[in-house]
Amino acid sequence: MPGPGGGLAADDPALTEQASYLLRPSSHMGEGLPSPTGAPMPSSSPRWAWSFVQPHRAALLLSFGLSLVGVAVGLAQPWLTKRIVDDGLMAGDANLLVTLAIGMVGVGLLSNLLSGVNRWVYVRASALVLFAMRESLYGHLQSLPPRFYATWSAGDVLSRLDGDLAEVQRFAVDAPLSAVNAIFTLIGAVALMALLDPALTLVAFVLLPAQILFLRGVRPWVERSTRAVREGAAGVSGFFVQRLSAIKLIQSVGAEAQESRRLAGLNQDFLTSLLRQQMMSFAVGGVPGLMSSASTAAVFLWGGLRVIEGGLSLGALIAFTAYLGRATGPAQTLLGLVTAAQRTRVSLDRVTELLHERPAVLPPAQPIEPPSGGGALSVEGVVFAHEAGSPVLRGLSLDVPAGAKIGVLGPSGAGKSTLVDLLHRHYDPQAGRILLNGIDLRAMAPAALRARVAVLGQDAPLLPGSIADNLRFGLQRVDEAVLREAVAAAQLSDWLARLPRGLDTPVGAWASSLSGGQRQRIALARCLLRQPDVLVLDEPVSALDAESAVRLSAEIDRLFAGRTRIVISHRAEALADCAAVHRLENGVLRVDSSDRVGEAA
Ligand SMILES: Nc1ncnc2c1ncn2[C@@H]1O[C@H](COP(=O)(O)OP(=O)(O)OP(=O)(O)O)[C@@H](O)[C@H]1O
Repeated sequence: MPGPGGGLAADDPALTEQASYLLRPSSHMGEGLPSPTGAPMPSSSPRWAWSFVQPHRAALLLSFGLSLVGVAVGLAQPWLTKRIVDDGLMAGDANLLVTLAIGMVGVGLLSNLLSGVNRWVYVRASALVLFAMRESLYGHLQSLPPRFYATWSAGDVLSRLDGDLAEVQRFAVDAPLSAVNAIFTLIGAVALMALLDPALTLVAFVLLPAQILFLRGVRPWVERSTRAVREGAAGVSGFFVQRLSAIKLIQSVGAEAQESRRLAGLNQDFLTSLLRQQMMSFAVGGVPGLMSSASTAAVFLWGGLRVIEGGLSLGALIAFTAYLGRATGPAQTLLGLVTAAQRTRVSLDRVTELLHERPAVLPPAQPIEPPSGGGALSVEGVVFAHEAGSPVLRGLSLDVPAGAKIGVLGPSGAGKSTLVDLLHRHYDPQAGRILLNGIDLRAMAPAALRARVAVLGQDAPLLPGSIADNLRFGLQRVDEAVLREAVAAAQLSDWLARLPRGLDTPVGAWASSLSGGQRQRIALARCLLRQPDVLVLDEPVSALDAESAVRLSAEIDRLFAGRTRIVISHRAEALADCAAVHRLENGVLRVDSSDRVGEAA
């Protein structure tokens, strides 16, 4: 194990490898896409999508095989009709009529059975593909730094994670199957039509090129109107995500009516684009329908004349028109797939933009387990800029012996939260290094580091679930006795005793039913359960009244006595009992002599 100061050096090959990864421009980041298996990443977004379909190839091939059998069975039905009319009815063969009628029922039953099995196989494989894509994207989102969450809107991320991903999955799973299915049905139907009457087949398809040209011509309009509907839907869901999390602000500034009007405006825009898209689909769908009717009429006219002349049997004409009906659908499916591909491209681009967001830190290839016990921290010449050219920290150094309590004082915007993010390895320093017990933080797995260094911040985030769930959050197993001990230490016992469901009391989605003090105490108990070596206190009592703040600070000191504590504040009074206070100014720390602490506010 490296001794003090002997952790991973900045020129260590493992770090150089990480640094070069992190410095690569995001536009070249194909191979950085998260893969479902953790294997080497595919270099393009269609390949990324395909990599989730591949593990389900067998199920999808089975579904494909069942579809083909379904197509064959479906195509057999008009042929049976022909035989019923020509060989049964017209020939007056009652026995054959009965046999063929029974055959028709059998074919119908088989077709239903196959499509039931097919639906189960297909829905399961399709859902598993979607879940794997979502899990991979969510895993990627969890690796992104605070900077990402500060710049992206939650509604936008949600609409990409939900609607766009589903669109990509639908196409990736559906398109190959639908295309092959349509091609086989089309080829089968046309071949059987040609077998029945080649000349009539030419009559039937004389209008097909016109249909293809029409659908190609209107495609850009269809795509534009579909995109407008998707963006409109994303706008409305984004509105709800943003507004519901800021409902208190809306109420406190009396903006309810204004917000309702804003929603009505968004709804109106959405309705306009929805109506436009629906009318467009209706018109686009109607024209080929008219052309199909014209083709069918031509077939009846021409074929009917041939039946009257005796050149074609009535059964053959009936079977022919049934095949014509079956060929029209697949032809339109194939044309529709081209439009769907373009719609999917839009969604895939939106998902890829999320995938191209880079994690700010990478776990080392061979992480060093941080030794437990003792929490000596050493910050050595750390430089960090959120934006190139304007560093927030400019060579900051700090030594905190194990078990010491030190304060960091600095005005708003000085870089205190940035320092906390570096201590928790949400970012890595751009120069310099931070050592815990002599080991560079970059040599440790972030999760292992965060188990040793806990942060108690200004806001105490809680998740929906019970109070106990929130206390145990992120920990594998916590004994009931240990949980109750932490609750008692954080002085939550009296309050919990008054709640009818105690620790099982559900915390509302935004935990607004809890006071700031109760939330902070829950967060404190959560820290206690983790037993960290270092506790970083980033203004944890700033939301409390003076008396509660003093009480909670005293409790923290009692509970974490002997552990390393770094108290961060812009108020000098909050740091009065620290062994040393460092003032953060112009991106560096200077020791603030204890007699100046009182003036700092
Ligand atoms: N994601 C970011 N992108 C760009 N600049 C950022 C980002 N986060 C913080 N900054 C900037 O870095 C500087 C330091 O911010 P930081 O939040 O660390 O200050 P602070 O001392 O914690 O302030 P406060 O006491 O108000 O929380 C500020 O100028 C801030 O605008």
